Amino acid sequence: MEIRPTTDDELGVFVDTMHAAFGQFPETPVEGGGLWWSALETDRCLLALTADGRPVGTAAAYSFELTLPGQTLVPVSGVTAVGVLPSHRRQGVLNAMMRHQLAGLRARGEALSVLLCSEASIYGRFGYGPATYTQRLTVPRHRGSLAPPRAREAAGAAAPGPDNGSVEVRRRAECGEILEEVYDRYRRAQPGALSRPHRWWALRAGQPPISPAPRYVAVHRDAGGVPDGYASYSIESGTLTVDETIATDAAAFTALARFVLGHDLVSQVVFQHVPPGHPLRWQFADFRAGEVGGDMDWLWVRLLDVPRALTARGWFTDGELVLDVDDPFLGEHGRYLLTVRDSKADCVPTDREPDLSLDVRDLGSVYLGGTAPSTLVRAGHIRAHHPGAAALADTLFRADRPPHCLHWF
Ligand SMILES: CC(=O)SCCNC(=O)CCNC(=O)[C@H](O)C(C)(C)COP(=O)(O)OP(=O)(O)OC[C@H]1O[C@@H](n2cnc3c(N)ncnc32)[C@H](O)[C@@H]1OP(=O)(O)O
Repeated sequence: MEIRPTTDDELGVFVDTMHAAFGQFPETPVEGGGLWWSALETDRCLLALTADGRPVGTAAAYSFELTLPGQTLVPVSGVTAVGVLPSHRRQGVLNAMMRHQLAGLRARGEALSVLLCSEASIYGRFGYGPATYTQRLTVPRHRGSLAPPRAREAAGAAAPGPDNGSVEVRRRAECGEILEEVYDRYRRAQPGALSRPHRWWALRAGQPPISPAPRYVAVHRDAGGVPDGYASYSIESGTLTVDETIATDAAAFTALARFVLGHDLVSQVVFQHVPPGHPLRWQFADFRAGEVGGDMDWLWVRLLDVPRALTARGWFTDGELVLDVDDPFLGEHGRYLLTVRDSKADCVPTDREPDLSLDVRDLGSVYLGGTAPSTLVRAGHIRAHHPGAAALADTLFRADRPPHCLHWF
């Protein structure tokens, strides 16, 4: 078995092999782009070939930036297009590709890699853990009115007034630059969010609102006329489905939610990709107006360099924690003293007694602050060595805001 990068001439072979592994046929190119795989970076596509040169497996990576708690941006590889021909499965091809790929990602100097799973049972063994989550909120329009905010700016003062901005409806095809610019501002402040490189927008690769699939877009502008949010949506059989609501602040999100919930000739509104715990549920006058569905994992995280990954993110509570980390797939083990002072972390090897012992996949799950370490202690995956260890870890790993990712790749 040989595993090697795809050459420019072989991109068609890569695409065909990957589609065969997924049991699909490549789409026919259309004018205006829109092929989901067209943003693949050829030199980051791996082919697995048999001894006689037949391609049987594929794995690729995109070059993204990930926003960490504390709004630090780090380069990450977004692993994608992983597939093995049905005729060659369960013979270790994926195992060999993952080993090859992880070594390559480390050689690039990256401290983390990320992916979205087709099946949640595949990637834990390779050190990836679910780190962000997503939900769908379905709201019958007649129950979707928002309550006036109760907070007052100062004692006795009136509650904040109505939105001073404006909403304009555009067609997706007319406002690509606005979407790209607003998305970029949003993702830089949102832990767990990934960059969408310009190439994705230009090629219209991926899912709406990037792809040329017909969509209306409600663009929100602030009082000064500057776009600060958008909701990309379609209406079918009385259901208005919002692919994504992107807002650079809470006021813009609320204004966009109010706009779609007030749309005529619509019986219900479906908000895709709402992070668990989003304030929208609290804004409904009727707390039960939103029915939660489609609750699932989204971004999976793998640490490639534990000290560098831990020191890269922001921290919000001072403290010390000794982590004993096992990486069974790479056959590695390390014990680290994590010290947080004044929002900065230091992470060095230690032989002190550990507070927590954990697998690198579980460190991936807690890393962005979207999964409490104590949950994995109670699940029996993380071992807490003394009674206060889980609570201490919960406090330390908490993020400035819940991580969320809605980029599909
Ligand atoms: C990020 C992404 O691209 S997600 C997309 C993943 N791809 C797909 O879902 C496409 C369809 N499936 C496939 O192409 C293949 O079945 C793959 C890629 C999932 C697995 O490839 P294989 O070459 O069969 O895997 P390989 O033989 O190396 O198995 C490695 C280990 O994973 C396990 N494994 C493989 N596939 C699965 C699965 N679908 N569910 C659970 N375990 C699995 C194997 O049992 C094996 O476990 P072990 O190490 O304990 O023995």
